[in-house]
Amino acid sequence: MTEIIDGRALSHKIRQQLKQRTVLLRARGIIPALAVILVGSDNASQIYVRNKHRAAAEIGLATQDFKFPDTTTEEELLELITKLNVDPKVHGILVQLPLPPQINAAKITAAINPIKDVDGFHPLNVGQLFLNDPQSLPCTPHGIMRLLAEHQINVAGKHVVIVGRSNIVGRPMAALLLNADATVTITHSKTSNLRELTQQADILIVAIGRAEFIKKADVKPGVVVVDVGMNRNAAGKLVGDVDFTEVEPIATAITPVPGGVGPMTIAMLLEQTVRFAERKIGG
Ligand SMILES: NC(=O)C1=CN([C@@H]2O[C@H](COP(=O)(O)OP(=O)(O)OC[C@H]3O[C@@H](n4cnc5c(N)ncnc54)[C@H](OP(=O)(O)O)[C@@H]3O)[C@@H](O)[C@H]2O)C=CC1
Ligand SMILES: Nc1nc(=O)c2c([nH]1)NC[C@@H]1CN(c3ccc(C(=O)N[C@@H](CCC(=O)O)C(=O)O)cc3)C=[N+]21
Repeated sequence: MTEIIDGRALSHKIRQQLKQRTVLLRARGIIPALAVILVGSDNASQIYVRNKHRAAAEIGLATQDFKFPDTTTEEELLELITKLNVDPKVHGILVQLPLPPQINAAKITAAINPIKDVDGFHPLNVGQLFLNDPQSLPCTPHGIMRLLAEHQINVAGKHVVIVGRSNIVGRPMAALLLNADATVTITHSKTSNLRELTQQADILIVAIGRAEFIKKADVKPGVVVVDVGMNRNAAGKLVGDVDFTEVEPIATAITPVPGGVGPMTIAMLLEQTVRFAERKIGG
């Protein structure tokens, strides 16, 4: 029987633990707070913003929302970030990606105070992650590592193939796995022999944003599949980058969409914000 890796269940468990930590913080007069900056109307970002607000409120974490239109300038965003960087009431800052084309995302990311960078996207945090000394962990890859650990899926010595090399998922995922002693192959849209590589994976992690792209013939029987994709299919249904119906029967374990990686991203974001708030009291 294929194991369905339940991200909702683990996310729920983690959020229960976080609730207790926020109670302790509040007793010391600290309200853990996350600032979220959303520019424009990206679909996946909207799902993310909606879900994380609900989850934050439940655990007693405060959120401040800053919504900007598509036409916003880089200067306007930088001005807000500069304020939030020094606001003692704000422990975490997150700028939703993607940003509109007139805004240089790398410049915005680099402007965030690294000690408040809950996404782990600042170049300093990226560098420390790659040097195996992480100070801020990127939420989606971190959530995937926790899911695998919870399900006793050991990555050490395994061949993990990642499809996608984005700064949000693919690249930091590779770094975390390498830090955990996996053998990592990173593939992308220019990879010439993609299927040949995915078929070799003991663990396959897919983050490309193409609805049901990975088929049965792309994987070896017994594979563990992690599906990061968040797409709408022709019928408007939320589906992953993996054709679940085809692949699930031959996998040892697989994450569903929804209910797999998505809820874990949110749990890791909340956990990191709480950790940053605790740092202020040396806890
Ligand atoms: N569940 C969650 O928590 C999260 C879900 N997501 C979802 O995951 C998906 C990926 O997101 P993100 O990483 O930001 O995406 P990006 O669009 O930033 O990157 C996509 C990556 O996939 C590669 N790619 C695209 N098409 C192919 C192909 N046909 N074959 C091989 N590689 C391909 C691209 O290659 P190249 O570099 O060559 O262009 C690129 O590296 C999206 O559906 C997004 O909504 C994202 C973040 C969190
Ligand atoms: N700076 C930044 N950091 C991000 O981590 C980031 C981002 N920008 N931009 C957009 C992507 C996308 N993303 C999601 C996270 C959770 C769900 C999520 O909760 N998914 C639920 C969906 C449930 C539903 O609403 O049906 C699930 O999979 O079960 C979705 C998408 C984070 N991203």
